[in-house]
This record gives sequence, structure tokens and C-alpha cells, in this order.
Amino acid sequence: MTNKDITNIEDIKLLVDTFYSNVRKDELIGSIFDEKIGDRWPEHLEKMYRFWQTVLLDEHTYSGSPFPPHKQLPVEKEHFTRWMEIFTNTVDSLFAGPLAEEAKLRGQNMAEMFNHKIEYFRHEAKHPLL
Ligand code: HEM
Repeated sequence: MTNKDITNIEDIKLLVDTFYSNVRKDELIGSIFDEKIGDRWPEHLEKMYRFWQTVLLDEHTYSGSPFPPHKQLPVEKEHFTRWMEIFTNTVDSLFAGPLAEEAKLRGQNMAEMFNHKIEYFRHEAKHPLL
């Protein structure tokens, strides 16, 4: 049987819960999340439901700045690559359709943008222009 597409907030919750459960088991990036988030996982998951609900369902429940919390994390390209692998595998294991494709595209774009911004800030800190 083929999977259905992402259509409502229950789908978003399933996607987010499954994704972070997979992330936490990952030996490369799991501990980066756990060390930073500690006992705040319920709040983080609630926030991520709202983030993906806003991005995918066009229901504007998230207001915030996604990038700043990532700026100081010990992450490089390989971590974002792993994030994307887990995200892609999670989406494909649960859903299929235009919104599922959109989720992967948005995830990919943001992972690349975060990575570029982090590299830029690190380079700038080492070689200031002024
Ligand atoms: C290896 C890659 C990544 C790591 C290690 C990471 C880690 C984290 C951590 C630890 C937080 C919580 C910060 C806190 O509350 O103290 C967070 C928040 C968040 N992350 Fe990531 N993240 C990664 C990639 C991404 C990507 C690619 C996206 C976009 C699709 C994303 C979207 C968000 C959003 C929206 C928040 C909430 C920001 C807010 O506070 O409003 N993350 N991330």
C-alpha cells in the first residue's frame, strides 16, 4: 500500500515525533540535540509542530527566528548532510505526495542555508574585514 500525503496537523506531529526519535538514536548528531535541549524536549517538539505547520500547511502558528539557535552549535557540513538523510528517510517512510516532496525541499534548502551561514560567520570571525 502506498503512503498518503501530509495533509493535517496530526500528520505533522507524526512526522516531527518520528524524525526526532530517529535523530536522537543517531550517533553523529543525536547527542548535539540532547546536550542542548536537555529536559526541554516537549517544548522543542511543540515548537517544531508549529514550524512545520506554518511551512507546509500555511497555518501561521510559528513566529520566531529559526537560524539564531544554530549559530553556536558544533555543526559542520557532515552534520547537516546527516540531518537531511534522516529527514528524507523519515518523510519517505511515512508519506508520499506533493507536500511530502515540499517538506524535503524546504528541509534541504534550510539545511544548506544554515550551513552556509555558519561557515560564513566562522570565516568572518577568523578573518574580519575591518
Ligand atoms: C545538524 C543539524 C541541526 C542541529 C544539530 C539542530 C539543532 C537544534 C537545536 C539544539 C535546537 C533547539 C535550540 C534550543 O531551544 O535551545 C534547534 C531549534 C530549531 N531548529 Fe534545528 N538543528 C539542525 C538543523 C535544522 C534544520 C535543517 C532546520 C530547518 C528545517 C531546523 C529548524 C529548527 C527550528 C525551526 C528550531 C526552533 C527555533 C526557535 O527557537 O524558534 N534545524 N535546532
